[in-house]
Amino acid sequence: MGQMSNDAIQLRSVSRRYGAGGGAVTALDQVSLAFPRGTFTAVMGPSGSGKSTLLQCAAGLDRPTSGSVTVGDTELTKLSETKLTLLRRDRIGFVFQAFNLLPSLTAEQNVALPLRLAGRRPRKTEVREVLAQVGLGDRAGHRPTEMSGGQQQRVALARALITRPDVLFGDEPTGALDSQTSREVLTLLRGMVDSEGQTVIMVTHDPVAASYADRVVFLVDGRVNGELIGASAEDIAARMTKLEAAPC
Ligand SMILES: Nc1ncnc2c1ncn2[C@@H]1O[C@H](COP(=O)(O)OP(=O)(O)OP(=O)(O)O)[C@@H](O)[C@H]1O
Repeated sequence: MGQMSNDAIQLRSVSRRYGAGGGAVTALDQVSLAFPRGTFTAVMGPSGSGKSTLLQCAAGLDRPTSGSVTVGDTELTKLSETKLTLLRRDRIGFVFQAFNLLPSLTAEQNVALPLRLAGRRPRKTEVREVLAQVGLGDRAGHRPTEMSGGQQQRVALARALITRPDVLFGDEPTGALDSQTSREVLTLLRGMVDSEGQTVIMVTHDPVAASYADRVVFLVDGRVNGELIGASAEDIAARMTKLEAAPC
């Protein structure tokens, strides 16, 4: 067996504590998880269970208090701030509930931004290609205010994908969308996993959104509380109801 891992991301005993002394909060408590390449994982759990913290630590946006995070063969926890910034820029994509597009820029300019920030002059064809990939080939010249919520989120998705990241993270990427538009964005994500082998990790409160994933990981009080594979929205909703009703 070689050393090359089949996992896009690995968390080993990751803990993240905020504050110190009596007021300290343990947002993540010894979480160990692997995310195989080319799979779609949803992370769910009650409010305050550590979902966003997990995503931020896995994406190198936050540093664990202890434990290690590995992207491919690179251990994030050992990197300097500069190297971590470069790794995030080159190998990680992120989409949020708020689309965070720059209002004065067109779709095309928003999508090209990560390449410009990396000091590269984007080729028009590569920008058009990724816009076409999210179904917006005909909207390249539109500004965010000229687009629907779903279209704006697809621009944000294209912007996250332009660097061809190893892993695409979503923190409630469909949280601001109506159910029809959510479905379009989720179908797009599903398609990227199935046809491009993209690895996707998404935090969501929505059992329907989570049902698009291959696997749903449940967090409770900063710990992994089990998972479901290939589950229906009904099964996921039932599990969530049980978790939320559990005594603290
Ligand atoms: N910067 C911070 N400083 C102090 N405590 C924090 C900070 N960020 C998160 N926490 C605490 O860590 C715990 C986990 O927070 P986190 O945001 O990861 O949960 P979540 O599951 O994403 O919640 P939600 O579903 O409500 O967004 C919570 O108790 C939260 O109050």
